[in-house]
Amino acid sequence: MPTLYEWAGGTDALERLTEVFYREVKKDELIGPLFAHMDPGHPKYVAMWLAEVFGGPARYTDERGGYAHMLAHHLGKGITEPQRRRWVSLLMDAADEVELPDDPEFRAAFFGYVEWGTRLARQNSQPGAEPPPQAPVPHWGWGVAPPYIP
Ligand code: HEM
Repeated sequence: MPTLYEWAGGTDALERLTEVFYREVKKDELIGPLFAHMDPGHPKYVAMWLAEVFGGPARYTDERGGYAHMLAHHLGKGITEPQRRRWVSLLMDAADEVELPDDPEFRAAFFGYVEWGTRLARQNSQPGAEPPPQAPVPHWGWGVAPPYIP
């Protein structure tokens, strides 16, 4: 069974996704301001994170500080539910624009991770939140609906 990373099209596809996504994020009136001082490498770093989560190389852990580094970027940001929703919505638009596979199985697994991850990001970003400072990078798979291979 291919990993979600392979099915998505590997690093090239994920980098195209985050390039297009953050281009739109920066223009967005609701979440753009959160990213006003974004590191220019941000789209690539998030692509590295997604690659690792979806079963690709562990480059975010090896080169970018792993979970603890990702978490640190969300602490204290006070992400609201409308902002989280907008983030999800723009990412799904970007997935269509760059033509990530649109089969039901892939999109269900992809969306499942994004829903889970953004809810955690929102929780962890609230004032006074005390998420675990260290944890493994999650590994997301197909769940209950893998591709049907007769
Ligand atoms: C599945 C959900 C999410 C993932 C996988 C994710 C991933 C990441 C990663 C990996 C970084 C650190 C990049 C680096 O290494 O420099 C980061 C930073 C950041 N994230 Fe998220 N994030 C998610 C959800 C959100 C949401 C919902 C928001 C706000 C609406 C958000 C806002 C930010 C901001 C403002 C930064 C710092 C950007 C900068 O100034 O460089 N994230 N995110």
